[in-house]
Amino acid sequence: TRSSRPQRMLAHVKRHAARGDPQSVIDAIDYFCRHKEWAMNVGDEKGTILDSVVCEVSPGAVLELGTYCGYSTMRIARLLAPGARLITLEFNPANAAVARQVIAWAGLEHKVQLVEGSSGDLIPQMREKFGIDSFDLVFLDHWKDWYLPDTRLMEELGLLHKGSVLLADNVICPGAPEYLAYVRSSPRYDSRYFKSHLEYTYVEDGLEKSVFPGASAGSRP
Ligand SMILES: O=C(NC/C=C/[C@H]1O[C@@H](Sc2ccncc2)[C@H](O)[C@@H]1O)c1cc([N+](=O)[O-])cc(O)c1O
Ligand SMILES: [Mg+2]
Repeated sequence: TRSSRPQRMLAHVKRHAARGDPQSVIDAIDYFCRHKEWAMNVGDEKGTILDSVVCEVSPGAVLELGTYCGYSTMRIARLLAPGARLITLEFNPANAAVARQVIAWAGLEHKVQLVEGSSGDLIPQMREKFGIDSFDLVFLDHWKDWYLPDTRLMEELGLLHKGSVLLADNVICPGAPEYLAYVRSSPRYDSRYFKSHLEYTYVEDGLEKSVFPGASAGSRP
């Protein structure tokens, strides 16, 4: 049967990127998406904003919702300090299979734990299964209408601490209006929009960075 776009992307990486060189894998994917086939990676422009937030937070524990082909997984993992960990959740086994190979080609598999399944099922297992107490940074890039319910779930499970940062892709295109309204209106978050463009296009999109000031915030009368 015909190959999938993620499989063609992986083939391009294996042909053009150097093993163990994350930047060359990132560049190869950006080239493929800009000049051959568009795909929904966060991309190079928004990727630079993602990089700057990762460096600012210098997280010990990161959660990524929506691995897809592992592009943003690599962007985050390549910047992590020794011992820091990134857990990334992917629902689609075919996407997960491609992402594992992309991450391995970049030589970043020792920093990344890719877990197959849905965020709704896996987030409640973070403590018992992965020994995670809370996340310093969460990158939301999965189904857009899941951003809000998953954020509420992380709040309720105490997986966010004072200063935890949520970074959400696509808050303009395709859009996550309920999530945006929540983080921008809730006294629980200090939220800021980083205006950019939809990956590999001139369409507006951006990332929303929301800092969780602590469970007590917003509950005061
Ligand atoms: O739809 C978009 N992203 C949804 C991403 C979904 C990815 O995450 C899981 S879903 C899942 C993973 C984990 N847990 C539950 C569900 C899917 O298998 C896919 O790998 C999107 C669309 C556009 N666009 O322009 O149309 C641009 C973007 O940047 C996007 O991110
Ligand atoms: Mg996205």
